[in-house]
Amino acid sequence: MSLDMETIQQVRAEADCLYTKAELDTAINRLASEITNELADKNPIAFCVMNGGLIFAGQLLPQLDFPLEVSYLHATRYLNETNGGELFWKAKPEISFIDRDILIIDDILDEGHTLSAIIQYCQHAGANAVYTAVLIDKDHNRKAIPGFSANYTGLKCADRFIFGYGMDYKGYWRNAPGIFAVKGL
Ligand SMILES: O=P(O)(O)OC[C@H]1O[C@H](OP(=O)(O)OP(=O)(O)O)[C@H](O)[C@@H]1O
Ligand code: HPA
Repeated sequence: MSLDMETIQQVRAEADCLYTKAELDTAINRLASEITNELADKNPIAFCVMNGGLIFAGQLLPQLDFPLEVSYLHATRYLNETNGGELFWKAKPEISFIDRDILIIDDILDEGHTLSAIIQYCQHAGANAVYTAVLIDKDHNRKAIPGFSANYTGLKCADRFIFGYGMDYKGYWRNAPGIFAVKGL
């Protein structure tokens, strides 16, 4: 379905703001301290999970002032829709994981299929340890693994479809300067 720009503007205008930019900045600063405390001497590789992890990784990484390498991977299962399907790897990592500590950076832990598949991938590829950081963890009981959570979680949110700070509504509003819930979803 192609969306007209009027609808896209309307979704933004009618959305509920769940977190402001200031609240997100504070959460990211806290995560940066926690991650620095635990990983500063581990020479990790930080992976941004494209596309959603882009904004969070972009704000977090400059606050991790210790030796690390940066790379990316792209695994997707929502394909511009509001319900997830099969996980599709658009770009697998090319860097060696053998005996390395890995930090996975993503925008949201929703049902957790994406993050758990990425963790498994890293473990099978020989990582020494895999750490995960997400900006938002959605509160519901549909997690792929009951009780699954990231090592570092910025904020929790209600069980609604959200956009902003990397997360899209049908491909749009990843650039929205806060986290917003779509009206009616
Ligand atoms: O916990 P889950 O239910 O698996 O969902 C979380 C994943 O969904 C989104 O990615 P998406 O598939 O939309 O890909 P994109 O980032 O390229 O838009 C998001 O960026 C996470 O990676
Ligand atoms: N919004 C945007 N992308 C997502 C969501 C969401 O609520 N859940 C998983 N990917």
